[in-house]
Amino acid sequence: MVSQPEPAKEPAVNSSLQLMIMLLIICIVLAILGLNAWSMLASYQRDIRETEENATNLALSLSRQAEDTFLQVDITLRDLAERIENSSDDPASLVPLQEIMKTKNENLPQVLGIFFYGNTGKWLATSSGEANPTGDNSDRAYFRYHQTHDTVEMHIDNVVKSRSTGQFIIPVSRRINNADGSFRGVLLATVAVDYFKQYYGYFSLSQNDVLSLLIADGHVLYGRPYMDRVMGKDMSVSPLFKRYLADSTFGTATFISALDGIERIYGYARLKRYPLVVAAGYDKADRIKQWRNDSIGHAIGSLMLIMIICALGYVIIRQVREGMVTQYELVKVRNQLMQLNSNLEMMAMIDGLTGLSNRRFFDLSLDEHLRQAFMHKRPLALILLDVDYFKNYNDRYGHVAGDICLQNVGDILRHLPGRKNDVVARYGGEEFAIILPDTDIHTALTVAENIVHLVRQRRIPHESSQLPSGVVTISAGVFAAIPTTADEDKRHMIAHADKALYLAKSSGRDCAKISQI
Ligand SMILES: Nc1nc2c(ncn2[C@@H]2O[C@H](COP(=O)(O)OP(=O)(O)OP(=O)(O)O)[C@@H](O)[C@H]2O)c(=O)[nH]1
Repeated sequence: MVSQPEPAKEPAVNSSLQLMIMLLIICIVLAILGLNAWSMLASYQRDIRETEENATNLALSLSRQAEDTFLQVDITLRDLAERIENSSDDPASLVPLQEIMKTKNENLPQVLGIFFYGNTGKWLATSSGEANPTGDNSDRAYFRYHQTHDTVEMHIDNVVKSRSTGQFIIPVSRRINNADGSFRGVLLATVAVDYFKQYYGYFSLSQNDVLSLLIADGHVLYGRPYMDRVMGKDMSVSPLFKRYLADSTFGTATFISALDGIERIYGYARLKRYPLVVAAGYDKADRIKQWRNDSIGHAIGSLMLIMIICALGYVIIRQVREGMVTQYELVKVRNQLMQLNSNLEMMAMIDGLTGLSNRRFFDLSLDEHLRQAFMHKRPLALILLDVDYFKNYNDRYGHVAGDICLQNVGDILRHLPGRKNDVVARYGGEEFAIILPDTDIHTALTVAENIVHLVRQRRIPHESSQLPSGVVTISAGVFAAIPTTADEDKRHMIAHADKALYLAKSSGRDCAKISQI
């Protein structure tokens, strides 16, 4: 069957591609942000860890230095104490001792002076050789300590101002006993606070970083940089003493200093031999600032990358959108052309005067129906119709009226109660043709006779007709057959129908006749 072309559907603008590109860009941006955040967090944790390690290492190194410093003093005092305890109470015996004290003092840069006080606090011998005859050190804390404590181990006391030099000193002392173990006096070495000040000054630290040397009971011997504020201060309430030193001899801890309210990352170490503690604290905010400064370049780079990706994404989405709009326009134009083409094809298939299918459509349809009938072994019928005495009609009423007459006949044929697959066409001039698929000769004859009857019934006046009715009539030739070959000759079928039409004409017109094979 010849079918009319269907109009193409308009394609919907497909936005899923844009959505996918946008999703891809969002994923990339999120991945960059995530990686960046992860890398910044990792570098922050690494920096903090490194600071903790540095603080611990520094504290351990300072504890080693303090240990060595006091060990030298300890050995010296032990040696001198032995000498004193082996000497008599005779003041003359102290003269060579003073010489030895002097020599030993010269070999100890951290020691300002060495002193021997009697059991009343009186000055008996000094490394400088100038014993103050009226001097009395019995009020000093270290003196009172030894008075009341039997131990002969070295004692380190709180920082005091030296009575001989006016400098801040760390008193390092030993108890001297008589042969019977009673208190004979105190041997003292004054360690210069400046010695530690100088040594701790070698380290390059930022403004709020601290280094401290403390007695294990929490009293500060030296603290950089707040020497005046912290010297001698009791820091035993600090988390360092309360919590951390209670659990370990060295390590790291982060807490807010009770002294200045600054949070620091501390490294701490307790000395092995002496009741001393060293702490090194790095200002945490300063380290975070350094980390931020290091990370900012990285963050700016990532931000620029994100901006470039977004810009590229925008350009791609725009191009895709433009491409799709162009494609949409092209499809639209194509559809319009197809519609136009379809209309033209329709026009090429329709007879302009009657609105019925034209001869071209009839030919194509007959070919198709013959193929179908052969395939299904079903009969196919053809009716040819011809207006009787139409030349006379034209002559009598004119060609315009003749056209109207043909339109009226066409109208009758168009409104026949036929089937969907029936083809009614204007065959040419005043001739019409009807293809009836799956129809035998008898049924086709009945259809033809009905048409003849309908035209007559319309009672279109035809005074020039040779028939007595005086109205327009038609004659019909009918043929039907089951095609025997795939290419059943179309002309053979038309010839038979035409023969039947001739028979109808010659039989007096206004009737339908069949042609038998
Ligand atoms: N008005 C009009 N006349 C047409 C048209 N096509 C063919 N004709 C005329 O139809 C007439 C056909 O005449 P004939 O073939 O002699 O047949 P007839 O006069 O109908 O006689 P029979 O067929 O023997 O009954 C001719 O005069 C054609 O000019 C058309 O489209 N319009």
